[in-house]
Amino acid sequence: MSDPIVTVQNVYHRYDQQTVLENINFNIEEGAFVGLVGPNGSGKTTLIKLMLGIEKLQRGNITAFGQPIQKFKNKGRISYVSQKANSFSRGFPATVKEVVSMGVIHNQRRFLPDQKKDQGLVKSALQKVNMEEYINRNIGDLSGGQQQRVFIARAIANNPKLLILDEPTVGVDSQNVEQFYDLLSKLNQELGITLVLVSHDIGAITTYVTDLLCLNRSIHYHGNPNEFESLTDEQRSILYGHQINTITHNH
Ligand SMILES: Nc1ncnc2c1ncn2[C@@H]1O[C@H](COP(=O)(O)OP(=O)(O)OP(=O)(O)O)[C@@H](O)[C@H]1O
Repeated sequence: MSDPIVTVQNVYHRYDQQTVLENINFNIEEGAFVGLVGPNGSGKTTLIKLMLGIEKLQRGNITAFGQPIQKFKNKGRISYVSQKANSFSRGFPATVKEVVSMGVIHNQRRFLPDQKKDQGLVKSALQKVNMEEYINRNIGDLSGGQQQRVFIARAIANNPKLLILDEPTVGVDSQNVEQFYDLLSKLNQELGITLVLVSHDIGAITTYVTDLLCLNRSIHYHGNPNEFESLTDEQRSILYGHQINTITHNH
């Protein structure tokens, strides 16, 4: 087995007097689809910011692709779609093509973009998220779900190895959420992109992810989502760190 893409060891984190992460330990293996779940304020965003090197590590160790996160040179290997990325208002003056191009130039940190190559990368990324026909449309004229697909295209334009998505279904209507998760499964299984999906919605993601991480300041559960599903609501609440009630879907 190859080395994990990310390792997190004994990580603690505080803001002012508040400890928000405590004794965090886990690895992310290549090809995994990790669901990171926990209630509001449980430390999910802080943890991924530490993994991205955006937030300064205070205590513990994190490596990405074998390098300490403090020294890690990303070179487009890790990509991130932040919370509320899909909130452009109607009339926002940028086309889908321009939005996806920003990802290409930004990640490669080039001074002189190679326009032909960039166009190829933009088109290919839009094809992967089934949005190529919208390439010349204004981003603000698309629905929340369509905008989110464009942001994923921007994030995968440079073929990252690891894609981290923070609450990507906020603003996506419920009819399109399932399709959206199917798209993420396709990116994971067909393109081999390792995924970390941050979500509140434990019920919705357990059928898609290969690893479940339940966080509430510390990690309460890390393992197979099927085993988590088979626990009682009470056991699951303890591991999730929050009240859980099973909802049965009758379709
Ligand atoms: N820059 C900051 N300065 C001070 N406190 C912060 C900062 N960022 C986050 N916090 C606090 O740290 C705790 C964890 O926040 P974080 O955003 O990591 O949680 P989360 O699980 O992502 O929450 P949500 O699901 O609501 O987005 C919260 O109590 C939050 O108010």
